[in-house]
Amino acid sequence: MEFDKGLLIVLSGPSGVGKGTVCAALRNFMPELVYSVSATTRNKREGEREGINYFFKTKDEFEQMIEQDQLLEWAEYVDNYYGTPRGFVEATIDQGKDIILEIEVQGALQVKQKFPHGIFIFLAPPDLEELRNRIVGRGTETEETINNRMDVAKEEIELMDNYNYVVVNDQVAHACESIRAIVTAEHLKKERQIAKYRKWLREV
Ligand SMILES: Nc1ncnc2c1ncn2[C@@H]1O[C@H](COP(=O)(O)OP(=O)(O)OP(=O)(O)O)[C@@H](O)[C@H]1O
Ligand SMILES: Nc1nc2c(ncn2[C@@H]2O[C@H](COP(=O)(O)O)[C@@H](O)[C@H]2O)c(=O)[nH]1
Repeated sequence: MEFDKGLLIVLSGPSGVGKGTVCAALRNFMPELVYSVSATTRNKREGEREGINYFFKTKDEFEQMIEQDQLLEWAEYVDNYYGTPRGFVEATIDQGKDIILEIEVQGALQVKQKFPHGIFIFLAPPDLEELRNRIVGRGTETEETINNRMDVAKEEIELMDNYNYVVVNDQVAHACESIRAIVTAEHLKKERQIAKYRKWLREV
């Protein structure tokens, strides 16, 4: 654990569970957090903006980012690439600020290899029927993509044990409160460790 660094928080979970919705609500609820913006090769959805929702890349541009080691993690998800720009994350935590990454499960597991002291939160749906209803209700996917995303979701839920915390997204406000409680508890834990270490230094 590096005492003067910020916390790296990963919010992950299946497509449609509400990661984006919860993250958007957290921006008001926890304005002190820095939000990582991912790169992707998928097409821009209506209303999405470059550099705000994603950095939209061609496949060639994305592959160049991989080759140049510019990504902390990346994954191919339902026929598109998604990845977290490394420099921004590292600079933010080096400045002592907490950063949150909203990413899918393969990417979260890669981050865990590199940052084992990160805080990994799995956002879970109340049940699979509600998950499907949410993806369908969002109206952004074709029937085929919905089925693909549901198949991936079932595999992702199996990997829940790799996370430090599971938050059920029954209501967005509840999920935000739980995430704030987790971050507060992690800060207290870190402060206690620092105090214990300083006490030990004085005594040796
Ligand atoms: N707690 C909730 N109760 C009911 N509906 C919700 C809740 N959270 C999110 N939703 C709805 O579920 C749909 C999917 O949410 P969202 O796009 O945030 O999911 P996501 O996990 O970010 O998906 P993806 O991984 O595909 O980007 C949206 O229509 C959103 O309004
Ligand atoms: N591994 C990563 N996954 C990411 C990243 N940014 C977003 N995502 C996840 O991809 C899916 C699909 O997103 P959508 O915007 O097309 O619906 C979803 O689970 C996101 O959380 C990333 O940088 N790395």
